[in-house]
Amino acid sequence: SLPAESRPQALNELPDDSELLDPYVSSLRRRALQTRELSAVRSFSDGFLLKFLRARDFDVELSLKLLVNYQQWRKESPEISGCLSPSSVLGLLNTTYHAVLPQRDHTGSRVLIYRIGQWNPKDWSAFQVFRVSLMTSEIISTEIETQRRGVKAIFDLQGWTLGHALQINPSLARKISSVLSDSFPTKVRGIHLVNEPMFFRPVFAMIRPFLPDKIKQRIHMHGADFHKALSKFFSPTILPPEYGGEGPGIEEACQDWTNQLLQSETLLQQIASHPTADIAITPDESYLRGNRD
Ligand SMILES: Cc1c(C)c2c(c(C)c1O)CC[C@@](C)(CCC[C@H](C)CCC[C@H](C)CCCC(C)C)O2
Repeated sequence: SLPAESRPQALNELPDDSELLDPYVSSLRRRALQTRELSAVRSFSDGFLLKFLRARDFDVELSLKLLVNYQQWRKESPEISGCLSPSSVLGLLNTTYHAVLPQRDHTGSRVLIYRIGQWNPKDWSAFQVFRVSLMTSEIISTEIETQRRGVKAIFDLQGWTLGHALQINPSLARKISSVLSDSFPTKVRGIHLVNEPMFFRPVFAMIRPFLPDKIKQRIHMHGADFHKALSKFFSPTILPPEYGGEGPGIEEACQDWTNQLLQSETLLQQIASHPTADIAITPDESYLRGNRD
């Protein structure tokens, strides 16, 4: 195999069908099929294994660990991962709670926005809210460019109330820290909290202890005066005006992503029932194709 130093960057740039990747895919498949925790799985598609290899820069052992954790997390979180149906949370999506911005940032990362204030905790449980993030993550993690460059998330905590805080118990906090660290095949490149009130601190204090230093260092709290701070991390050309940019408005971005989610209903159903299989793209989901090849 290649020397470790030349491995990460070089291999991550190659397309899925490059034969230089074959030995890594075969080796991860062999290791996965030998692993007791994965014994219920009979086959793994190349595309599925490549997600885990790219997320761990082609270190086979680390990729295997991530794969085992991913399966384990899904098994332990049926309330979140069992029903990956966008129409089951359509009312929440229609509040313009969430968007994936149409443009990547200057490093190629996907940029996600969550507006917590749009979530009414009387109407939607934290599990349903979590499901939105999981569905988006499953969709964008099929994009090779996202596998390479990861994601950055902006959480707007304007309107965070005690009602929200009460939904986040220690068990859910653990699930949040797990997906951020080593249970989902996406590189988390940055988390930006804006408008966080003082009483968000106790909730963050439940999540933080379980995060590795690498992720802790990527979490930034910007408070109410966030425009200038955000502009140090993101080009104004991609951000919505509500976040100090010149891109499309947040409501439009939310509506567009809601439509993408709805069009991905079959893809998500496939992932929920056969996560390790190859993903067949239906004509509706052809927008993914440009990003995947
Ligand atoms: C793969 C992946 C998933 C699945 C994911 C996120 C990211 C960056 C991912 O890469 C971020 C959001 C999260 C963890 C779902 C959170 C759902 C809860 C119910 C939202 C409540 C509000 C949080 C208390 C706000 C702060 C959270 C940050 C410290 C992450 O889901």
